[in-house]
Amino acid sequence: MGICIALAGNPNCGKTTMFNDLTGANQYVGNWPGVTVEKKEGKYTRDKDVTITDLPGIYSLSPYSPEEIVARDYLLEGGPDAVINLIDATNLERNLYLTSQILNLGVPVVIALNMMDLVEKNGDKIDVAGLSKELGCPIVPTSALKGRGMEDVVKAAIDAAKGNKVPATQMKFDAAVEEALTKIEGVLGNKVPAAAARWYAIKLFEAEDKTITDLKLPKADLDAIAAIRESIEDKFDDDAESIVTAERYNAISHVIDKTVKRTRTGLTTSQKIDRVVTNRWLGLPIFIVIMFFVYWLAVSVGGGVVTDWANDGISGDGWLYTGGAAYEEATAEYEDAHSQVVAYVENILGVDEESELPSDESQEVLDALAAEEPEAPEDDADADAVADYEDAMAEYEDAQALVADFDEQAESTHAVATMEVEDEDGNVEEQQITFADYQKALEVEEPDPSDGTWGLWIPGLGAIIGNAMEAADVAPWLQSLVNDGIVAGVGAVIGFIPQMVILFLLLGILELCGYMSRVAFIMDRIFRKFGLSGKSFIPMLIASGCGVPAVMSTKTIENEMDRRMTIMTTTMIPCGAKMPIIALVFGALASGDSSATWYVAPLFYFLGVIAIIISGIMLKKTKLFAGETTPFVMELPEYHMPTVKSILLSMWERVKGYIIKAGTIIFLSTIVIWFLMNFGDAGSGFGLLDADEPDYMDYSLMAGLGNLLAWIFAPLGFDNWQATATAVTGLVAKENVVATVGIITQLADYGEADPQLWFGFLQMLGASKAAVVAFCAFNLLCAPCFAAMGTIRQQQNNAKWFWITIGYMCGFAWCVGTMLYQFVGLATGEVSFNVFTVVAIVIAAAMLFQLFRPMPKRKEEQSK
Ligand SMILES: Nc1nc2c(ncn2[C@@H]2O[C@H](COP(=O)(O)OP(=O)(O)OP(=O)(O)O)[C@@H](O)[C@H]2O)c(=O)[nH]1
Ligand SMILES: [Mg+2]
Repeated sequence: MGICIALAGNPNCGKTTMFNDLTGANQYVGNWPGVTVEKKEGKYTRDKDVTITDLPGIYSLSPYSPEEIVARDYLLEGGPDAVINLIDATNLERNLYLTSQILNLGVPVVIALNMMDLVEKNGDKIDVAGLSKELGCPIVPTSALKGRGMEDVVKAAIDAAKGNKVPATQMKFDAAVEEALTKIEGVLGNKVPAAAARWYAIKLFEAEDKTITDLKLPKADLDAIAAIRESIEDKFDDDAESIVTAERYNAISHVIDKTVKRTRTGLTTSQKIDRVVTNRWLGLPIFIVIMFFVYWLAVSVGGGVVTDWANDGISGDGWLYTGGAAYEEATAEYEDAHSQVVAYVENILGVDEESELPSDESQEVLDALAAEEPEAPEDDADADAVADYEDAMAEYEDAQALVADFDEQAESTHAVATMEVEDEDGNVEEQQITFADYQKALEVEEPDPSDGTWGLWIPGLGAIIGNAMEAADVAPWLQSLVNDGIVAGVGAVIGFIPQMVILFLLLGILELCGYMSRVAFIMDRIFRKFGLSGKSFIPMLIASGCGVPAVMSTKTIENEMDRRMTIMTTTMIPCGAKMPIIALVFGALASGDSSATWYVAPLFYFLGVIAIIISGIMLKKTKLFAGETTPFVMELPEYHMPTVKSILLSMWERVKGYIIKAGTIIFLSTIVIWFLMNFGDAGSGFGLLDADEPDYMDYSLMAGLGNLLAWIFAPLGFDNWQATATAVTGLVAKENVVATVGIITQLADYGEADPQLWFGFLQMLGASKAAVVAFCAFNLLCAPCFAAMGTIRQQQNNAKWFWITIGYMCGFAWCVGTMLYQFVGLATGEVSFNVFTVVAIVIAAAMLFQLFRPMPKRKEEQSK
C-alpha cells in the first residue's frame, strides 16, 4: 500500500526545494515567502510507492488565509500518513509556533531541521537530540539546498507512518490551562479521534467557529465548554485565543533556552547588508540602479549582439562562419560607396525635410539604380511565365531610362555633392563627390556572404525552408504563408529569446539570493502611502517575466480588494513579450543611438510601476475598493548564494513558456494574420490578393477590420488601419505587434533591431514621434494577451470583475495614450490645438482630481 507524506512548514523554509529534490520535479522556488500557492503531488524517486505532497507555506493552522485552509484541511482530514514539518533552523522561534500546532493533530510527525548549512555558518549550536526529546518526535537535520539529509528524513517519515507513531509528549502549557483542556477532552469523550483530542480541545477552548460548526456538538456540551473557558478567561483576564498563543510562545522559549546555544554577537551578514539595501533613503535608489542595469544589459547588449545573431540564423539568410574579416571590409567598402550614391542623388533630387529620408523623387532613382534585370524564362515556359517576364522587362527598362535621365541631368549640371564623413577619431569632415566618383561608387558590388568566396556559409532556417519550397515548386501562396507568415512571425519570437535568457538569468539571481524580498519591503513603505500593499509588488515583479504566473501569484494576497486590484493592474508592467515593442519604439525615437538613449528601455519599466501606483490611488478612492489596507507581514529571509542549477531552472521555467507559446498561440495567430493580410477584395471579387501589386494590403480583410476600428485611436495620433490592426493583433499575443509591423511595412526580415523597420514603423505612424510614444504606451498598458486574460478570468473568478479589469486597462491605456499624443505633440509642434486636446485636458484634470482628493468617507464610518 502506498504511503503519503506531506511537507508542511512556514513560508520560505525550503519545502519546494526539498520536494524537487525528493521527486525530481521542477516546481518554482523563490527566496521570498508565498511562492507555492497550491498543493502539489509527486512520487518519491527512490520508492514509487511513496507520494510526497508540497503544501503552501503557512504560519499557523488558524483558518484565516486561503493557504492556511488548504493546508489545515489536508492535514486534518486524514490526507497524509505522516507529516514532514520543515523548520527554518535560523528562525526557530517563529517556526516552532506552527510545529506546536502540528504536534497536536495526532498524525505521525518528523521534523526536518532545514537550513542547517546557514546555522553552521553562523556558528550557532542546536542540541538536536534534546530538541527531539522536548518535542516528542524524530528530528533530522537537513539542507534542502545542498541535498543533505534528504534520504534520512524520508526514511524517518516512512517509519513513523508505518508504526503510526504520533508525537509522544507535547509542549505543556500553564497548569490551570492544562487542567481546563483535560476537562474539555473529558466532555468530548470519544466524539473525536483520541490522537487528535488535544487539538480539538484547544480549538474548542479558543471557541473557533470552524471547529464548532464542523463538530456539531450538542448544546449541553458547548455550554459546559463555555463555562470552562470563561473561568480561565477570568483567571488570566484575557481572551482564550490570546491565552493559548501566549502559552505556545512560553513553551517555545522554554524549549529553545534548553537546546540552542548562540555564539553569535552583533549583526549577521544578512543584517549588515540589509542596513544598506533597505535603508530608508538608499533603498529605492539602489533598487532603481539595479533595475536599470538589468534592463540595460538585456535590451542593449543581449538585444543588440545576441538577438542579431539569432535573427540572422532563424528568419534571416544565415551566418558567415569563417572569413568574416574580409567580408566585413568588403561590406564597409560597399556601404561607403552606397552612401556616396545616396548622398549624390539626394543632393540633386532632395531630401524629405521631416524624416530626413530621401525625397520621393530621390527614392525613385535609388530604387531604379537597384533594379535588376529579370531572368529570361526557359524555352518551354507557359504563357503566364512569358507574360510575367515581359512585364518585368518593361519595368526594368523604365528604370534604366530613369537612371539615364538622371545621369544626363547630373553630368550636364556638373553637380558635385558634399557628404559628411566621420573619421576614426570621430572628427567630421566634408567629402566632395563628383559625377565620376558617383559612377565609380556604382561599380562597387554588395558582397554576398553566401557565394562561397568569403568562407564557410551556414544558411538560416528561413532561407533553407524558402529554397526547399522553391525547389519543390510549392504554390506561391503557400510559400508566402510559410515565409512571410509563419517563419517571420514565429522567428521574431524565437529571435527574441536570447534577450529573455539574459533578463531572466539576472532576475533569477536577484530573486534567489533574497534581494527581491527586500524590494517588496522597500516598496511597501512607498505603496503604503498610497493605500496599496507591498504584497502587490511580488506579482508585479513576476509580471516582468510573464503576466500569467504574475496573476496567479496574487493568490497570496489575503485581502480580497487588494487582490482584485493587483490583478487589474499587475500586467501593466512590461512583460518579456513587450520588450520587442519597446526595442522598436526605442529605435524609432532614438534612431538606434543606443549610447545616447540607453535609459529609454528601463524607463518603460518605471512607466509600468507609475501606472500601477496611479491606478491604485485612483481605484482606492472609488466605491469599489474603499477600505483599510491590511498590514504587511513578511519577514526577510537570509541572503544566500543561489546554486547555478536553481538559477538555470528559474530561467528555464520562464523561457519555456515563450517557446511553448511560439509553437502554439503565435504559430496559429501568424496563420490567421497572414490570411487576414493576404485575402480580400481588390475589385475582382474576394480571394487571394496579388502580393506583387503595390498597396495590395489596403484591400485586405485586415485593412477592413483596421478601418472599422481606426476612429478609436484618432485622439492617440494613429487613425490608420495599419496601426489599429497592429494593436488588435497585440491582444492575441504581444509578440504579434512587432511581427505585424513587419508584415505591414513588408520589412519583416529585418527584426526590431533594424533601422529599416524603425523607419517603416515611424512612417506607419505618420512620422510623428508623439504618436510613437502614444502607440507604445497604449500597447503596454492595455489589456494583456489572450493567455493572461484567461488567467485573469480564472483568478477574478467572476465575469463582472473580469470585464471591469479588461475595461479599466483598455480605458486607462486609451486615456494615457491620448494625453501623451496631445501634450507631447503640442510640445514638439506636431499637433495643433484641437477637440481632442480639450478631451486630453479634461482627462488630465479628472485624473488629478481623483488622485489628490481626500479619501471619501464611507457610510459605515459616518454611522459609527
Ligand atoms: N542555505 C539554504 N537555503 C535553502 C535551503 N533550503 C531552501 N533554501 C532556499 O530557501 C529559499 C526558499 O525555498 P522554497 O523551497 O521556495 O521555500 P518554500 O518553503 O517552498 O516556500 P513557500 O512556497 O513560499 O512556502 C530558496 O531560495 C531556496 O534556495 C537550505 O537548506 N539551505
Ligand atoms: Mg514552495
